[in-house]
Amino acid sequence: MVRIIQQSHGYAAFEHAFEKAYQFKRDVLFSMVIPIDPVDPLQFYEAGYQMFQGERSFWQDRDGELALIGVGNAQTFTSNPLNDRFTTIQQQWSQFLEHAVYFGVQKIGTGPIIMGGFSFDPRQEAELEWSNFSDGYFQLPSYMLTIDQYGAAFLTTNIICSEGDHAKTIWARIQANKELLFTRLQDHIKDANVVQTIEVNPERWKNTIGFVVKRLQKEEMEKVVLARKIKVEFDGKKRSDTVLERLRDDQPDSFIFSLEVLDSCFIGATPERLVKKENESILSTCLAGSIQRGNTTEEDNRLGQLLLHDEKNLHEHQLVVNMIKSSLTDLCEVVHVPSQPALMKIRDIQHLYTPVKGIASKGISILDYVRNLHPTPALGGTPTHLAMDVIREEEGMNRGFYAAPVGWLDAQGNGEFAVAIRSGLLHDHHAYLYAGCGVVADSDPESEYQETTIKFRPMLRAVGGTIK
Ligand SMILES: C=C(O[C@@H]1C=C(C(=O)O)C=C[C@H]1O)C(=O)O
Repeated sequence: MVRIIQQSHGYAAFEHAFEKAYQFKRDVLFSMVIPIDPVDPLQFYEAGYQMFQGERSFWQDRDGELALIGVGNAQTFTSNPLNDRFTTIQQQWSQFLEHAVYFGVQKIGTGPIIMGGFSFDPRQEAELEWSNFSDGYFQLPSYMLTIDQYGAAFLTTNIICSEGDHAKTIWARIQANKELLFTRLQDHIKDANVVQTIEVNPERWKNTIGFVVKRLQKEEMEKVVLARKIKVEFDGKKRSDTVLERLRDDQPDSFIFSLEVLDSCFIGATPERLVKKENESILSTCLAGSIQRGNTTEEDNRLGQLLLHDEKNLHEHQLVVNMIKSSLTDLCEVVHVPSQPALMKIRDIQHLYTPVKGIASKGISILDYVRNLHPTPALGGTPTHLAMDVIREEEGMNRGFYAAPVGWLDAQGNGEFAVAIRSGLLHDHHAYLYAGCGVVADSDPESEYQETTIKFRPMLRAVGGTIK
């Protein structure tokens, strides 16, 4: 059972935040962190459904080092396509934190943290299903559960103190909500059923691959990543809770995430880290080049060896390594890249994988890395600007947040972003799932189609859809 937090804990600091709000005539953040008894992250997420539907977020890293679950929006941060969205979010966040008052435990992964992400391409034409999302969208949770690598749990409460508000009343409301939240930990979920699964224009997509391959053969560019979409229809609104549960059980080696915005939820289980920053240490990943898993250990090893020596895949992979190395070099004192890729094996597929490490230059935030890295040639192509034009012209859809950075950042510029592949959008009575693959001069449309079919599997299983 969760220990109920004492009502008086932190109240003096909270009053101090109010004094600052009056003194500076502006909103002041009060952020309080308290250790609590362990709670299952999904139970906490579900408990937030009744009170905070449309305002929840979930993050669990692939190393089991950190889970962050946010419920309720204390504040949202958005940016539009006209400005540099990474800088805009960073500036809004830094300004917002001025005069903030902190109380309780201080450690990475607790306290004021915003969770969210960016669209793949702000210049892509808008599509109705993504209308709730702006090109940069972050939430500061009212209540955030943190589970660290040892399984210890912490609850962060973020409250905005405004001039004119009454401290005692707000404090009482926050405490009451918190208690209500913890009494809902056993809430039961009723979920929608699948009506049908539709592959959106698969033949057109294969033709597009053939057409782009011809352009690649003329050496107009080296690589383009092209994605396609599957639409799953339900008899009601699909709950993100059940999708997360399935993803967590099936994909333990992936980043599991969700981001609710009003009645939409972007959700997925991606194996691909874009970048992690913990103080000065930087970690990024090159992930490109794919082959299916085998049915036996022998077959699986044989396929893995095939991939490790396949020229087409090694070339696709090397383009990603080159770009990530050069993007990080600009912002790091030192960068280390292994000379050869290894294999990353996940449930449905194996990839070529090169982890990249660095030491951050002084004064650089995780969002600076995100700006420099996105989109890597694992999701865009080479050269980037030409590949992005081809994606805009040929893909025939808006990727929204698919294949884009999703993650979290704290007040010190630490954080982690994954590349949101193996993902989908729950909106209205539908789920829109996305998968893509790197196309080079010797790509074959049918094999690329098969590769994307494999990449759809985790999300299809999680939402319950089926294709032939
Ligand atoms: C584009 C996707 O995956 C990316 C493309 C890969 C490839 O082309 O081999 C492998 C991993 C990812 O970087 C996706 O899963 O949708």
